[in-house]
Amino acid sequence: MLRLAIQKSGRLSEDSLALIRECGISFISSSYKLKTEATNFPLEILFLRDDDIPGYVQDGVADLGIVGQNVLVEAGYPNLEVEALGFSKCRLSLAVPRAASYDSVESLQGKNIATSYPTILGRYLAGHGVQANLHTISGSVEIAPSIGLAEAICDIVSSGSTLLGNGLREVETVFRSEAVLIAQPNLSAEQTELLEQLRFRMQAVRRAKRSKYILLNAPLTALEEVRRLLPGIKSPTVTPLAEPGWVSVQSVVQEDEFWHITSQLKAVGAEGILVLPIEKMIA
Ligand SMILES: Nc1ncnc2c1ncn2[C@@H]1O[C@H](COP(=O)(O)OP(=O)(O)OP(=O)(O)O)[C@@H](O)[C@H]1O
Ligand SMILES: O=P(O)(O)OC[C@H]1O[C@H](OP(=O)(O)OP(=O)(O)O)[C@H](O)[C@@H]1O
Ligand SMILES: [Mg+2]
Repeated sequence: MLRLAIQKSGRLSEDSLALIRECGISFISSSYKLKTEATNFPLEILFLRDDDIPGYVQDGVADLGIVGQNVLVEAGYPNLEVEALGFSKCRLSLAVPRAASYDSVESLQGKNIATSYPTILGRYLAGHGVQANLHTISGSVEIAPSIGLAEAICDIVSSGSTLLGNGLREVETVFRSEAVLIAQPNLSAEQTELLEQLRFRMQAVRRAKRSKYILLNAPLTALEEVRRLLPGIKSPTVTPLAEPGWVSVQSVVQEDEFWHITSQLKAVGAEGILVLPIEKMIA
C-alpha cells in the first residue's frame, strides 16, 4: 500500500485529483473526508495543507505527495522530487510599486521585503550580494507595500493580474515552479514497484496530453514530403483511398509543433486534415 498526500483545497487540488483519475485509479472523494482509499489500486489518498506535505513525506508519514516545487524547496527537501508533473506552473518573483525606481537587484539593498518564501528569497539575494530585511507573511503578500509593511514583495506570479490589481510591477524572477511528485526516501521494494507503476501511468498521461493524433488525405506524389513532416512514433500508417492516386496518412504530432506542421502539410497538397486528442500514450 502507498499513501499519497495531495492538497485538500487550493490551486493544486483539482489537477492532482484529475491526474490520479486519468491514471485509471478510482476512489470516492467528498470535501469533508480527509482520507480515502482507491478501489482498484493499493493507494490511500490523504488530503492536507500543501505546506505540510514535504515534511510528512520526508518523515514517511506519507509515502508520496504532490506539491509545488516552490513549497518543496522552501521546506528544504528538494531531493524528494521524483517526477515533474507539468501543471501549476508559476514563478516566484520580486515586485515593487509601479512608480518606485528600480535598476537591478542591488536596488533592494537594505529594503524591507515581504514574502512567504524567506529561504528561497534569502538564498537568491545572498547570491547577488544583497542584504535586505525579510518579513515573512503567509498570504496576501501583495498588500504589503500599500500598507507600509514593505517596499517590495516576493510572491507567486502566474498571469500577473494580482500584481497589476495591487499596483505592483514584476522586476525579477527568483524561481520557476511546477507541481511535482515526491516520494519518501525509504520505500520498501514492494512500494518502489508500485511507485514505478504509478510513474509509468503518469508519464503515459502526460505524453498523450502533449501529442495529437492526425489523419489526412494526400496525393501519392506528395507522400514522401508528408512522411518527412509526420515521422510519427515509428513511421506513419499509410492506406490507399478509393480514389486512385490518393492515400490516407495517420500519425502523431506534438501539440506545440502542430500549427507549423499543418501549414507545411497543406503546402505540399494534404487535404481533409483531422486532429484528435490521445487519451494514453505508451512509447
Ligand atoms: N496563480 C497560480 N498559478 C499557478 N500555480 C499557482 C498559482 N498560485 C499558486 N500556485 C501553485 O499552487 C500551489 C498551491 O497554491 P495555493 O494558493 O492553493 O496554496 P495555499 O494557499 O498555500 O494552500 P493551502 O491552504 O493548502 O496551504 C503553490 O504552492 C504553487 O506551487
Ligand atoms: O499572477 P496571478 O495569476 O494573479 O496569480 C498569483 C496569485 O495566485 C496565488 O494566490 P491564490 O489566488 O492561490 O490565493 P491564496 O493567496 O489564497 O493562496 C499567489 O499567491 C498570487 O497571489
Ligand atoms: Mg499553503
